[in-house]
Amino acid sequence: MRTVFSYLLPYKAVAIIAFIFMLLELTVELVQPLLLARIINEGILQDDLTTVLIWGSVMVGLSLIAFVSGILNSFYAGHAGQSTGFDLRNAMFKNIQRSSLGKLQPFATSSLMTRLTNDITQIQNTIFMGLRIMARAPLLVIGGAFMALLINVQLALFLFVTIPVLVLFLLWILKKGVHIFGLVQAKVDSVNHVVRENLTGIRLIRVFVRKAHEMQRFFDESDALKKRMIQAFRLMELTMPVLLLLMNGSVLLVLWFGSFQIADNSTMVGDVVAIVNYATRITSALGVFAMIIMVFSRARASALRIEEVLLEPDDELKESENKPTPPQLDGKLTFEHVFFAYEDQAKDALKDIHFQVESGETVAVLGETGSGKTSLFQLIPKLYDAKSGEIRLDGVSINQWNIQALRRQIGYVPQSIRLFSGTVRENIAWGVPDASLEEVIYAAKVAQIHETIEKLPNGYETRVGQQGVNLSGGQKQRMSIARALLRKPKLLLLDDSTSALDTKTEQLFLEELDNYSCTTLMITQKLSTARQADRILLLEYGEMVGYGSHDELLSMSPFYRKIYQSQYGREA
Ligand SMILES: Nc1ncnc2c1ncn2[C@@H]1O[C@H](COP(=O)(O)OP(=O)(O)OP(=O)(O)O)[C@@H](O)[C@H]1O
Repeated sequence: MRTVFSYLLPYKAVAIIAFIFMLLELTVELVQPLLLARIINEGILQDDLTTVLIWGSVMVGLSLIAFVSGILNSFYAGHAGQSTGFDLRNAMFKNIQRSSLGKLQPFATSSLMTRLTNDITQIQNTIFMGLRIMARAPLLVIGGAFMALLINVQLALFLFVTIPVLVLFLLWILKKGVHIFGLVQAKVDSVNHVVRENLTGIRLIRVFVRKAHEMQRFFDESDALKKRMIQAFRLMELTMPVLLLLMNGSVLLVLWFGSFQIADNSTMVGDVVAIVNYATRITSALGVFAMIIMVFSRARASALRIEEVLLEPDDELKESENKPTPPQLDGKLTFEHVFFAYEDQAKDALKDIHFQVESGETVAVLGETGSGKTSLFQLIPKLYDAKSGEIRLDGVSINQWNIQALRRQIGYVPQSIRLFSGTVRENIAWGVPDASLEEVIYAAKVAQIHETIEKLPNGYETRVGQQGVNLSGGQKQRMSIARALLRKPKLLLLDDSTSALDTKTEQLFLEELDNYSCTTLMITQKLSTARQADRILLLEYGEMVGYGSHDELLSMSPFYRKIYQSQYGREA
């Protein structure tokens, strides 16, 4: 909680101004019953119209002040809440961007999205409510009780007995509320998770005719959220009747004893009316508590969830910022007995990987699905860190360099292609925003996508992604390759990036790539592609089971021969 609310500190001055206006509004509210007593006792009961008019005008004047104070309080409270939320959201987003994939692994994407939006909104609302009514309610209770005491000690005692009971009851509600609202937020996550999966996989769902199943899944999650919300609201709904019951009981007692005191002239009607007035105001203030508790419980649950993501960036990443920038690399890559395991997995995804790629060479990485090909690629730009062993570029461990600078010299085309909303040109130049059109076109030509782009309605200025044209899987792949090539990488990593290209286009691309002076590692399932590489790296169950040219492997590796036979037939 503390970490989240420390983000309010820069807006201390705004919060204090909001608080002062709230105090002004509260003071007027506390003084009003006193004035009412005066109007009754000194004006109405004495038939003195002038006194009624004077104090009546004062009451109206004070009400106006309270009205203006209320508006100004809302204005400043809103400003403090929104600004704090804005800073929190930015900090969270920055931390997510700076965290290693390993650290983010425990969080589902949908959960991160809920935390960035819904949870932040809860905090914004809490700060607003806090400065608007949260502090006002307890102050009104204390102030109201104190003023009642000033008017008539004996009658005020009835309130003093009731208030502590009510406060204890509300604390119990608070404890339960924090727990239940924590569960509500977790359910919001689950619903978002299903929605996200369904929206991203909408085509698959239709093709596999899984609509009914997915609707049921959504219904179940949504129903579970509804039930949790109902449970939470039931708890809150319990508060008001209990409050009213106890407070009305004490008002009845005030009126009953008050009538005796009026009869024996030990008090005046106006005083009894004022105390009843304070009792009603205290009840409504305590009623506001119920709402506050709801907001606070949700905010507490949200704050905990936000704090989980306000992770300190990895020490290694932080350290890397002070490390030197690598010089222009030649692209010689060495893996020295590298072991790697995902954070939450006991089993190693890569075991004792040991090989070297000379600068400018092309190596094809071959292996069954799940054999660790992508994992191996992800270690090179340090998306994940090796458990042991060393990865070197030009003979220097990649850990020696500033990560950002190192990544700038690596071109990475991931397995799942992602285009961003924007034009074709912006998408290709995404990693080099100031690239000239000529450079973009050259990269597109090497990636064999230039002609396709030229045929688009606005050529390189055609919008893709949301509200733009749809591209085929192969076109997206080639755009993605062009994007990586534009950075003129010294090391190019292609994760199954030619899978959707037809043989002719793939061939043209590989020929163009030959003229490109960079070391290339390409994951491929096609032997026809792999055999054109200088060497082939064979992976099986995370282990390296072969490394050599096509001919070498054919004569030495039974595993390679098996793949060869399965793709080219027994005769071959
Ligand atoms: N983020 C992750 N967290 C935990 N385990 C993972 C993660 N990604 C992959 N794995 C596991 O690590 C192993 C290697 O996966 P990897 O993605 O590297 O295989 P791959 O050879 O690239 O497979 P494919 O050809 O299907 O893409 C698999 O057993 C996989 O289940």
